[in-house]
Amino acid sequence: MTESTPVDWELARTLAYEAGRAAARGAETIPLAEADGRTLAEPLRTLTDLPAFPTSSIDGWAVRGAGPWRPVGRVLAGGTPPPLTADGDCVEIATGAMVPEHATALIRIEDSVTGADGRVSGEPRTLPDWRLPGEEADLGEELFPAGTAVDPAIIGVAATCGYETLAVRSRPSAAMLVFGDELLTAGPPGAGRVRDSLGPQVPGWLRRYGARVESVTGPVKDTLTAHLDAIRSALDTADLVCTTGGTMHGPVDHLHPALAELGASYLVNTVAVRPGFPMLLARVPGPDGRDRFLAGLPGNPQSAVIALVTLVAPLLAGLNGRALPPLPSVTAGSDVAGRGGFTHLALATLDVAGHTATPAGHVGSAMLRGLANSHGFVVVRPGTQAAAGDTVPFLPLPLLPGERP
Ligand SMILES: Nc1nc2c(c(=O)[nH]1)N[C@H]1C(S)=C(S)[C@@H](COP(=O)(O)OP(=O)(O)OC[C@H]3O[C@@H](n4cnc5c(N)ncnc54)[C@H](O)[C@@H]3O)O[C@H]1N2
Ligand code: MOO
Repeated sequence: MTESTPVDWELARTLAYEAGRAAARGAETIPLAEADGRTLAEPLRTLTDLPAFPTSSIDGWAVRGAGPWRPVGRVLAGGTPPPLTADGDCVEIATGAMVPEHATALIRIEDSVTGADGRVSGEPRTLPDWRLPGEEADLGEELFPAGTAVDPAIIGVAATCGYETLAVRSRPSAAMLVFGDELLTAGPPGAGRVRDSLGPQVPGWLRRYGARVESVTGPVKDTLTAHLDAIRSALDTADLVCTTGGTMHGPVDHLHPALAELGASYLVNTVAVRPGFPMLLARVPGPDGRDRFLAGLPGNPQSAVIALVTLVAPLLAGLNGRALPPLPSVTAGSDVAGRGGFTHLALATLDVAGHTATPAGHVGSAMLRGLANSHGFVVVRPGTQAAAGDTVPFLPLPLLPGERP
């Protein structure tokens, strides 16, 4: 039996993050449109000034010198216009067109009058109606550093710059193993058996934390041999193996003996947090000699999710070459008890403004109802408790817009 001192919750997060950072995945180059959710492996720099040429922001006239002006042509978006050669000349110009060399002003169509002689009169606006090269960015400027999470707007900026592909971090691959002979994969619970609620749930959280989920296997039989076989085969493909259940030392808890057999070394073996305390993170040598990670999530379903947010989220942030986001501060909407020498992660809902966290109901470690109604966890550090009105750290769940409105 493996006895261990629970690691402080904040330290456990830091250890998981640093281990991930040290093993960060390499870069790959992928088409721009596929880069949403990935992480920049290199800084995103402009390839030209932005805009790359003086650009009309109106439909109207590009004029040279004093008016009235004689129209000598038309400039549409998409080409390089000839210069305006003489004072008193103008060209009709479209929004987005390159402003011809020697133009001295742009006049909006609605601010102009065309006389019987065909000449154009009008006044330019006080603020110039064209965009100058470099107004948005200079050639070679770093717009986003390596480590930036790529979202649709960043893809748009990269396209504006002229990129067709982006160098991003390879996604860490994950495999999931569900342990527990008592688990059903179909039908209602009863007669001593419960539905597996983690096999269907954990992959979604893993994807939101930036992993590529390769496989979900289980329930794996409650024997040491079955555990070893399942872990070995998961290590073939996965950078990270997540197991659920069997983290304690009951008669059919085989995870620790399996880890010993596989030559694993613990990065974190139990965490001083409630719920979720028996969670673990280990390094396990893969078949090719390269180390993999194994996260042992406790079997109680809410505890398993707490292990994800505590150990797996920071590990994946590190493997993806991202920063570990700082925890926002919120106001406790009511008292939240401490848990003695342990950190208490208390499920809570946020108000619309995201300022006040109100503890949720149905938060037993075997329950998921509270989790499914919460935005995240109020963090109550060891030896403390939170009173209504106190400022407390908040660990958000990775929810998408529209979830838990
Ligand atoms: N003597 C002690 N027993 C326990 C302690 C303790 O300190 N001393 N701690 C409890 C805590 S805290 C937790 S958390 C659990 C962790 O146990 P394991 O990780 O070994 O998990 P199991 O024993 O396999 O299962 C625990 C519980 O969770 C249910 N379960 C497991 N997997 C699933 C799943 N995929 N979907 C739904 N439910 C699942 C399982 O049926 C058990 O009810 O240990 C306590 N015991
Ligand atoms: O810590 Mo257990 O993880 O309370 O359910």
